[in-house]
Amino acid sequence: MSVRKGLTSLVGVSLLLAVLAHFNTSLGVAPYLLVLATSVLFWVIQATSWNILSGYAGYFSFGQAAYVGIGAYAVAVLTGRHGVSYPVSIVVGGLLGALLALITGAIAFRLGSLRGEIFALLTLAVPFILAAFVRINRDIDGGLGTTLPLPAFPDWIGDFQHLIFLLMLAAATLAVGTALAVQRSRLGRGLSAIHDNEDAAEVLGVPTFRYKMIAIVLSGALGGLGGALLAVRNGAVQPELVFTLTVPLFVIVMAVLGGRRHWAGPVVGAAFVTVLQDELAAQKLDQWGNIILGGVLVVFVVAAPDGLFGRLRARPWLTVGVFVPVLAGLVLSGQYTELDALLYAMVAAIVVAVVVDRLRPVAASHPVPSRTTAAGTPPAVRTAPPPLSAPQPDSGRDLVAVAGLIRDFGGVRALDDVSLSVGQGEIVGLVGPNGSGKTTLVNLLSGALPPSAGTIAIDGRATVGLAPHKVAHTGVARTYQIPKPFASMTVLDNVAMAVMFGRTGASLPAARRAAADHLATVRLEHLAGQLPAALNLHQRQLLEMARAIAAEPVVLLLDEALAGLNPAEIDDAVAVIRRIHEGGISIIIVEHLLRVLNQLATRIVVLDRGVLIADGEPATVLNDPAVVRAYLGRQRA
Ligand SMILES: Nc1ncnc2c1ncn2[C@@H]1O[C@H](COP(=O)(O)OP(=O)(O)OP(=O)(O)O)[C@@H](O)[C@H]1O
Repeated sequence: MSVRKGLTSLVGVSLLLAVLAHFNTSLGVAPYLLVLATSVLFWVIQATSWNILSGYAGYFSFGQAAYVGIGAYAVAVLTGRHGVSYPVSIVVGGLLGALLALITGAIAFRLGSLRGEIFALLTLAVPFILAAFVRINRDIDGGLGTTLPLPAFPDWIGDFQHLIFLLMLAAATLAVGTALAVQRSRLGRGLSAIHDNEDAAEVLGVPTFRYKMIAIVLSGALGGLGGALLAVRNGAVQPELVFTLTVPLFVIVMAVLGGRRHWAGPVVGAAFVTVLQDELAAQKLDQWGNIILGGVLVVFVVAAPDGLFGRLRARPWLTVGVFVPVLAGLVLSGQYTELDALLYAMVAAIVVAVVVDRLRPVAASHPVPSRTTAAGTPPAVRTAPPPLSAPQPDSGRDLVAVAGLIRDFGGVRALDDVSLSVGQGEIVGLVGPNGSGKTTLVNLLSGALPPSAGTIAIDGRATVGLAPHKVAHTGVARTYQIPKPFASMTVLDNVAMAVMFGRTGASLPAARRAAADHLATVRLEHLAGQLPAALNLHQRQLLEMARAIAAEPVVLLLDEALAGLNPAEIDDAVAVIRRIHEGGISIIIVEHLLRVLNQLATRIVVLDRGVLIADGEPATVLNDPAVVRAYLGRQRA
């Protein structure tokens, strides 16, 4: 479904809900269900807001309470204490959430490049600091929290409960619509790549910093907006009620339970957890209620670790076919409240979907390009493009020009005054003993690390100081010694990502078509629909190469792409490297196997303890006494 169709359907559903809510009394719907629905919508906003950064990009945040709190306090202070109109203070609440997220993101992503648990801890600190700030500065809320006046609203809305329902519904529609649009956009694909492997995403051309900043700001704005509406709903604000840890804990549970990689996951999770919690509260089970809540969540998370939504979506008719009859049956029996019936119908649909999925898993339906046969089946006739005549080295044009390169790590000088150039059509073998600086040089050339001194130019453009994704756009691509595929994407989409974010850029459908050709070049087309986990090491290395050439580089850096392969696989990989070279790409290959370099390289460069000690024809270099002493001697020993 296109983004436009998705948004249209979403708005349609929201309008239907608005109409149903408006006529709830005439339809015989109990008023408390409107209150419950308003709660569900609040949590939909929060879980969806959290998911845009934390679910899509994998940056787990505990900072949701900060957005809720700042949004709520904006309304409490502006409207409650200074008489500013509600519409203005609600908008300010959203903007302050965005501003707070911007500051948090700038600190976490720019200054520290914080990831994982350190990022989570940073975000955990923010609501604590804000809550303490409010308590210390008693002028903000008068010291005891602030109450809010009842908002004025047109008569046709009905009562306050209908007003707040409509406001929450509008904000939830905005939040879910944003999450839907992000997920299906270029931004969403980039966030997904960041989730799977941020370093690989950046060197393929994804502007990771910018994308994370956009995601966190959207998250903050929506969280702040929801917090502002919470203040309107509650009519009062206190630090311990809005800056509470309950908010992030609930949104995490909701998003994880529902599923983090799809916009609908947090919606499903928020609806289920809120209804379950309300039912348990209604049963007055006291602490047992929490134990049951926790137990049910554990069971479902273990049964469907990638989220309930995926299971429900795999069999939509089964889900609806269980939910609707159970709900109708229980309501019509007259023995259950609507809340009981709703909860039991939800549980029944989920249990059936999960159990059926465990008994008969649906085969993963990954897109397969038109030129391949079914996923996993090697084509009878291989369709690799015919080899071109090998490009001849052209010493007149430097694709890589490195001068005076130095890189220090603390006290270790990994590269010491290295100067090197690579011309068009060359395959340069980069050799040297362990720790001689080969990978460091690859990291510097690809922009993954900045040099301590010296200059680098790729295809005539200076790259020192550029972000790695900009370096990629100058025409350099790399592979990793240990492959770094995007685990959640098919083999085809791994390669399509490189086309989308590469030098020329493309839409996803066009990128998938181009990716199929690149897979054919490395002869992986029969695995296009598989996930990387299904590939062996050799195939993963080939996938790395396909992804690298999909970025349309002028120079390809292969970092020990043959490590760990058996002799037959090495021969196969050598043939692929030749084919890539014949396609017009110059290559720098880091390799310990001299027999391979003898076959492939037009030139060999030797590093020893960070110093370039030889550079020339393979036969000459490999017989150079200094090289034999530094490298070959040690290898033979
Ligand atoms: N990120 C880092 N932090 C600290 N020291 C580093 C870092 N990366 C490399 N080094 C050091 O720089 C030197 C060169 O390492 P590098 O990995 O570039 O060598 P290499 O030739 O690729 O080795 P190998 O063949 O074992 O992969 C080593 O002394 C290494 O310990």
